[in-house]
Amino acid sequence: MRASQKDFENAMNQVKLLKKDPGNEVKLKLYALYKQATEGPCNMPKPGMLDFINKAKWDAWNAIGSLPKETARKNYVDLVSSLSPSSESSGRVDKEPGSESVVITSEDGITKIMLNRPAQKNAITIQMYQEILSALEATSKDDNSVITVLTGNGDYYSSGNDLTNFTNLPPGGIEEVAKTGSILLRDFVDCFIDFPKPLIAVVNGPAVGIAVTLLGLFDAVYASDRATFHTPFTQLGQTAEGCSSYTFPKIMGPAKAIEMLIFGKKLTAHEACAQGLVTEVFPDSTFQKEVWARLKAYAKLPPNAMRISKELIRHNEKEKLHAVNAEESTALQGRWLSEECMNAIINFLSRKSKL
Ligand SMILES: CCCCC/C=C/C(=O)SCCNC(=O)CCNC(=O)[C@H](O)C(C)(C)COP(=O)(O)OP(=O)(O)OC[C@H]1O[C@@H](n2cnc3c(N)ncnc32)[C@H](O)[C@@H]1OP(=O)(O)O
Repeated sequence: MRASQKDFENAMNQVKLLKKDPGNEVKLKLYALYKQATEGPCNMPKPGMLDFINKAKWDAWNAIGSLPKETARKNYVDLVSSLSPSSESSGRVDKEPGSESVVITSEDGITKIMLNRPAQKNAITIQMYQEILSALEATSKDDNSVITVLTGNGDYYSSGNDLTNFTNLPPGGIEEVAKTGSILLRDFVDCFIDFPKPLIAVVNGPAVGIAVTLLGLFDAVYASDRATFHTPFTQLGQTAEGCSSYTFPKIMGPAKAIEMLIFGKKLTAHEACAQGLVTEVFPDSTFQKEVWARLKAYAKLPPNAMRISKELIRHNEKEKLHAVNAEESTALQGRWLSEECMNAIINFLSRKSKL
């Protein structure tokens, strides 16, 4: 059946009423179909490499080729109707629990920092880095907090850095984004290096990028057998961070570290445990129950003894780790300006590639 001009206009109004963000992929499809329906095949000059958002839009429109205006109009109406408020309320679209992207709770001497963007696989935004950093600083000074846990809500632990972090260009352009990103990364990782109390990762599902590399700075890593560990830095035109260029070879030996950090080999939870990156793996069905029971028991141990032992174990390495962090952050600043990295981010945003 054809879609009339009236149907098309109604659909355009319905888009504005959507309660839930339909996500970048759908928004690009809507944009492309709208342009095709109103203007026909893509007739704009291709935007430059650094113009991420317009380039992704151009790619989406151009990909439609010579689809007739009529068909584009119908496809637009059908797509909007599949996203309409009635389908949202019928339960077809999952609603995210909570609205905060980082949820911090304290109970029984345990401070829990939970990444809470399950629909985005807990990808870490700039604001989330800042919130985690502030939470670590606060809990390090809180006498009631004995151990600190980082975990994720939903099926992922974290898909790492949010790849849209670098797409909103300020007046200083991509150079400014790379510079501020590098400073943020350095401050963020420094905070993990200096954290004085037991720091535990409860890895509830797959982990990617910085969510994996930081594990080398934790005191214990408990993983569900559903978790995987993936550092696809080369595929992203990027380089290792989180001190992993030092901690990973130390933990698992250079040969295994290189497979992960240079070639992007993804490890299962059991493989990561065998390599020494993970402390213990639990069946997913009993993961939360077993891990939290254990953490509650650990949080009853004498806090000062634990803190002093951690200092004894870690202090010889601190200076080295800070130097490594500084080097890695500088290297990444350069990488973020490279064509290899920009292409990888554009490909992800236009969904030509997935890990
Ligand atoms: C300033 C400090 C910088 C520190 C440097 C850190 C570097 C890193 O961490 S590098 C690693 C970066 N991460 C990635 O490259 C992962 C990219 N994501 C994926 O490849 C996939 O999304 C997946 C394998 C993690 C999951 O695939 P799938 O199960 O098929 O789910 P979707 O792809 O449909 O994802 C759902 C939804 O979430 C969005 N999303 C997931 N991960 C990210 C991310 N890292 N950045 C931005 N957005 C992400 C994804 O786009 C989907 O969104 P919608 O399309 O809007 O629904």
